[in-house]
Amino acid sequence: MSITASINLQRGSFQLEVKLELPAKGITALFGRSGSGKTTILRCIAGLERVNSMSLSVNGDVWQDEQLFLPVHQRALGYVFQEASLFPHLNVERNLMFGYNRVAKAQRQICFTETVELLGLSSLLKRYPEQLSGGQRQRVAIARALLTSPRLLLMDEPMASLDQSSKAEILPYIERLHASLGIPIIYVSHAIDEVSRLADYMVLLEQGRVLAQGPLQELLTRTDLPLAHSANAAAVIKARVQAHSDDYISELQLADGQCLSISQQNIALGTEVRARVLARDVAIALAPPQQFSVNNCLAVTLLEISDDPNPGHVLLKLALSDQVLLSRISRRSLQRLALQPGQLLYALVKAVSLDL
Ligand SMILES: Nc1ncnc2c1ncn2[C@@H]1O[C@H](COP(=O)(O)OP(=O)(O)OP(=O)(O)O)[C@@H](O)[C@H]1O
Repeated sequence: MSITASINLQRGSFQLEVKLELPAKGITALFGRSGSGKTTILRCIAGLERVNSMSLSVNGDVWQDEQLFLPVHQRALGYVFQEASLFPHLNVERNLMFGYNRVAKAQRQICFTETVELLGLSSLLKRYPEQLSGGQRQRVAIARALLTSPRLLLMDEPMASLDQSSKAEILPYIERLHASLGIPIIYVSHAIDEVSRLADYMVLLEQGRVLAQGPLQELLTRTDLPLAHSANAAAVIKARVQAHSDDYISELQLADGQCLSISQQNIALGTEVRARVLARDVAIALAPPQQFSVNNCLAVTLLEISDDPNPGHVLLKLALSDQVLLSRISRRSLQRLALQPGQLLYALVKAVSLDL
């Protein structure tokens, strides 16, 4: 099952021409610079734009094609905007009930109490929007959208108007939607750290065109795309929390049995997590170094060496079992170590430089 869309639209001098084939589960990020067309795509999917040439089907159901145009209210979707647009005269509970009551009982697929718990709203139900922080308001907006039992949830930079601490507060709730709900989410963002943390799949947009679409980990590390060559280029490594040690280090287990040590995290053992590893934080050795402060020394295979925008730097693509790591090193080191694709190497990563 998938979500497929083909959109052709002209607005002033801006032309949007995209074909999307998205998985009907998990979080898909629409990622691109300001003005690349992300919001316009969401609006088209929601039926808010009249487009001359567009088709859209969600899990095999046609919502739009040459003959058919389902109006917004007939598209089973939830929409969360940058700013939560809650009714100021209704308390949280009644704001939520507003979404919930819009759906006939027989069609409700989402339980009120579970949604309230999922988004941590139990203690806020009697409060009015003006008594909530920005992050809390957004959690209410997300819950309200979910309570309409959508088949698709659209989120347009839901954290853009939040400060750093509110972002940190709301992120785990959005992450949880993943595991707890079967509803696919299309998530617009231009923040790569946010996308790396949340998305499973990514559409890379540039000036109204799709530059690439595919699984997040693959697109982040494709050396023919700009992400891998940006200053903050990073790979996402999936691992499971295996142990918390007394010396404030948490051990993450990778699929091949190797371990990644990171600064201690307050996460339950067994949880699957993502570590974001910046290319510039990964050093290379031909053999495991001795008497060295770096905690992580991972056995990897060199897949590819490519030029980087800085002529003094090169980018190495490394296989870490079935995942990929990036390392940015100096051209001088590349020559000094005489690195060649296929070589077995050791990737050195400081525990303190790893982010979850
Ligand atoms: N009605 C319109 N008339 C003319 N131009 C438009 C119209 N609507 C959108 N555009 C243009 O389309 C382009 C894409 O806009 P859109 O809001 O989709 O981009 P975006 O990637 O979501 O950007 P941002 O990250 O800044 O929200 C922009 O250049 C915008 O100015």
